Amino acid sequence: MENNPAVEIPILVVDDEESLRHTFKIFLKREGYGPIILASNFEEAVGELTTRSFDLVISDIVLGGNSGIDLLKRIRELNITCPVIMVTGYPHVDTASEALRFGAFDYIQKPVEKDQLLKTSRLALQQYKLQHEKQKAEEEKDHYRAYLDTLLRSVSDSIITIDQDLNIIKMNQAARSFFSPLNPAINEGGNLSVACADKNSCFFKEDAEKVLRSGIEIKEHRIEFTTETMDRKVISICISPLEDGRGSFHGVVIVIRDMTCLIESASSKLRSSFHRMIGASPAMQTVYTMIENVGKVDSAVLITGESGTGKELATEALHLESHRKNRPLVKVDCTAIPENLLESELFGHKKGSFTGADQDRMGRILQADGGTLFLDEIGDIPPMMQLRLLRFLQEKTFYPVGRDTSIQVDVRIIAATNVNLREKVQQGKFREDLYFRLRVIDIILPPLRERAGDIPLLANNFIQHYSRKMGKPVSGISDQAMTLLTNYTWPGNIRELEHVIERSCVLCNGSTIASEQLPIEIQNQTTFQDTTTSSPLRQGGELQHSEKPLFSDPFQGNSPESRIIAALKKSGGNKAKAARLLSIDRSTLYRKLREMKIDLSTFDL
Ligand SMILES: Nc1ncnc2c1ncn2[C@@H]1O[C@H](COP(=O)(O)OP(=O)(O)OP(=O)(O)O)[C@@H](O)[C@H]1O
Repeated sequence: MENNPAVEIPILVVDDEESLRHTFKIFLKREGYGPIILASNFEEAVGELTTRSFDLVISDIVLGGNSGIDLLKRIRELNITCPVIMVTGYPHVDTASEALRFGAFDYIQKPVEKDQLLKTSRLALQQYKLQHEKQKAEEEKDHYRAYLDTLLRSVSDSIITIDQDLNIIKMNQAARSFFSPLNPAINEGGNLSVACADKNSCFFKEDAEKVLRSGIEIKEHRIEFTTETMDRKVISICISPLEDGRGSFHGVVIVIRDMTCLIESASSKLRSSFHRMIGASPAMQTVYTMIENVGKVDSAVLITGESGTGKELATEALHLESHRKNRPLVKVDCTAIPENLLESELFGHKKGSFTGADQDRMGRILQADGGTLFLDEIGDIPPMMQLRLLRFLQEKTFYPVGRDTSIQVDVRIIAATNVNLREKVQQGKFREDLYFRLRVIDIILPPLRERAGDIPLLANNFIQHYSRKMGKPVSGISDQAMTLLTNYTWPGNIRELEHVIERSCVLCNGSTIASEQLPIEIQNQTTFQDTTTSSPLRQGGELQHSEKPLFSDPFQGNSPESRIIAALKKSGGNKAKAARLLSIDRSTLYRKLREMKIDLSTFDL
């Protein structure tokens, strides 16, 4: 055998005859083996064996006080695996053959012939090399298996391999943890057909069978299912044919990702505020997530909710969440603009198109180009305007009053209403086609009574705001006063709460708002309750809320009409102030004025 001189093949020769040791050394060296280490007795040999490693040991059977068998035994005790060739002369042939039983590779008889020595050495070394390589391959395999196991363990996705008969071959730790509470029969050694006899946790079985039949991978199949404990899960499944590297396919590998965690973690990111909106209740979390998602698209949005629930704040948040945030957000309170001016207000007009149009006017829609147009109180717009608005929504173009050329704009429409628009549609008071155009996406703001848990958060925020604004040292509220606020039903919602806190801050001379600084209705908890705990809708399609004044009402007992007039007189004709005195919002006041046909010019304000 040609040996590579760069590769060492260390051999230990043990013999008490010096000449023999040297002869062996010469023969072996010439053959390309080496280094050849010589030892003259048992002790020397053991010394060498414990200090370095050998590929072969050639030892005389007679070694002074010890025998070659003793050396063989010691070699095995030392866990040395290299082959040992015994050299023996008459009368020790039997002993040498016995050595084979102790694991010697072979023995050669004296007088040793060179060829015999080299041939036996070569065979021993070859076998040792093969053994060595096999062991190395085994070690590599173990190493690879451990690496793969670690890899599978570290993956949070569930991984399952099954064979063509649906036998479960292997599952990683994530798969075991995922399935053990759902269906313990889905386990290594089990069979899917048996495990899935009547379980809905086998949502992947059909897909697996499909891939087994077709050999075609299934990617990211997303499904929902409900566990026996009624938990809803959202799962993404990938199934690939399991190939053996030589082109044959003998099973599938299933990777299951539990998306529920992602959904939960997104929703578990509880927020106590979002843009200018405050609230940590689950209802508000839904609103925040909705606004975040809807902000990204350009679809029309209809925001509904009782008066004072934050429709305008939600609109601002929507605008800020959109790509339009650096463009204008134009707000139009449809009830605040007289019917005959609404068209020109929205679409603009050409100079001279009607009496008083003494110059061209850019409408609100054009002002909002590239941005957002907020149409508040949309439920109250007259039929003619409903039609014009519908055309604009359909065509994205409009004609300013008195112009016969159209203008194209890129505007996102957000409409809001505190009336039940669907009911108005049923009553024939609002166009159905416009309703559906506006309500591509709807966001419903919950009334404060449905999220009473948010009251302390809101109240404390308003206290901070108003104490700063008024320069007063009010820093909190007593437990008793907070309980009164929490138990109250808030027909005017957050606007009403804000006014209560503002008023309390005015009345508070210390650092803490106490019960007696709250309006009498809240202290007594008698007003509003009956009207607000019933259905949220009132006859005529308006969302129900009490219109009784929030504070000790200076106009109490009067007819609605005279209360409004009294409030307007008190506020010197300032409608915003009058609305505050009456604890109604400005748009409700405008609506009432219209409904009651109150002409302010006939009063001495
Ligand atoms: N979530 C909230 N966090 C803090 N303040 C709020 C919130 N919602 C509303 N407000 C406050 O309440 C008042 C009324 O809010 P907003 O005008 O947005 O309500 P609205 O639903 O549009 O009312 P309306 O229907 O009467 O026009 C505002 O002063 C606003 O700042």
